[in-house]
Amino acid sequence: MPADFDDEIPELIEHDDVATEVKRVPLTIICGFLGAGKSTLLKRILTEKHGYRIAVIMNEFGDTADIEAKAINVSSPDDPNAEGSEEFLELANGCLCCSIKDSGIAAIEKLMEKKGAFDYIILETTGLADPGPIASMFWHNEEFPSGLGSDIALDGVVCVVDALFGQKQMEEDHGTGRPEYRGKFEVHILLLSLIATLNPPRQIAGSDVIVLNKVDLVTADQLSSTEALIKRINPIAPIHRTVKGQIELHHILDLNAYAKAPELNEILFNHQRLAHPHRRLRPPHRRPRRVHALRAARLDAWLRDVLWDNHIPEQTATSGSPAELNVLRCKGAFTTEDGVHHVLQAVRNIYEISELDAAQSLGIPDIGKIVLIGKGLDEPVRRSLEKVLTQ
Ligand SMILES: Nc1nc2c(ncn2[C@@H]2O[C@H](COP(=O)(O)OP(=O)(O)OP(=O)(O)O)[C@@H](O)[C@H]2O)c(=O)[nH]1
Repeated sequence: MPADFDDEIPELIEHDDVATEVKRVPLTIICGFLGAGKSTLLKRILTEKHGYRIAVIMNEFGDTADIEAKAINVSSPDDPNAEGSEEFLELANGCLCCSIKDSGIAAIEKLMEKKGAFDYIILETTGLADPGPIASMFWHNEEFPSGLGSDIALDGVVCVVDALFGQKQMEEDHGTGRPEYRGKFEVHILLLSLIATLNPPRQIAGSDVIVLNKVDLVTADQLSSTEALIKRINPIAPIHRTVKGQIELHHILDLNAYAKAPELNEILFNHQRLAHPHRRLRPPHRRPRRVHALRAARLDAWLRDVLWDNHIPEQTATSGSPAELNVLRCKGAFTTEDGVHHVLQAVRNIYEISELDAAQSLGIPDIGKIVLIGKGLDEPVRRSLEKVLTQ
């Protein structure tokens, strides 16, 4: 060290003011029709090696957060006791999956506080939601200071459309009824009875990218006519065809859609008016299943009556039910007599029942938890399903 070191006048070094430097964390909203494949797409993002630390926030309808966590099948061996409405699962690729009931900024801020900043945030809205208000909230609050050295900036809205049922969903009327939750014994059944169906055209209208999923289930003609319908509702969003959400991430992330044309999105969210002609379409194909355990077999038979023939076993197809029964979405978890846990997934009349590993079966009630969304879901339907699961 030179002898005159102490006498030297220190040079001023210019540097960025780290205290005021703010990291922008892009946020992508994934919306979509009921059962279109949002969770399947998220599961892909959560398990792929992409080098990003992504936080996926699932905001599920009603009381199904735990079912959703199972359906998305991201177990956390390090944290087997994770539970509650705020469930964090840290994954091997650095991503984090969590379910929170509140999709607002405060909830995400809390998440960042607990788990540190992320490179990217993906927010899955429920299949029932119109993404417009949520998107506007994040967009208009882009300058919202989190106090954690990072700001959340809306990057884009991605809508997952079901290639098989999307056209029908777009053509149906919309508007939701009151959810009715009843629990009895060890079975929890949530019936969400809709006056009509949902609001898919609005989701398409407000999106920056459309992921047309399940293209393996339709013909080329069906695909073209669904695409034509999507383009009539939203002529500017690119449409990507996928099977099981297989898509290059650059098509859906880092779009910077709001920086480019925010006024356009504002117009689409707030002012677009759409026509909803009523038309009945032929029911799509049925998928037979082989199920062995007794409770699963009973549920399987019940689902065939309800999903395929639109009546509960207590009513015959011709006796006529008091209300038109039409289940649009069903998911749940249940345990068979031999202690094996199962997950049920149904989208309209296509359903699957699959076994769960013991490691994935945290939090399933003794017998089960099933959610049905659709029309005509009344008390007799609930009793009928409860009988199937408890007898
Ligand atoms: N054949 C086929 N099935 C698919 C595809 N993508 C998803 N599925 C199945 O469709 C069902 C629903 O998929 P999810 O990913 O749970 O759908 P979701 O949009 O998250 O459902 P909600 O959250 O209830 O609206 C599951 O049984 C999936 O395995 C696909 O591309 N092809």
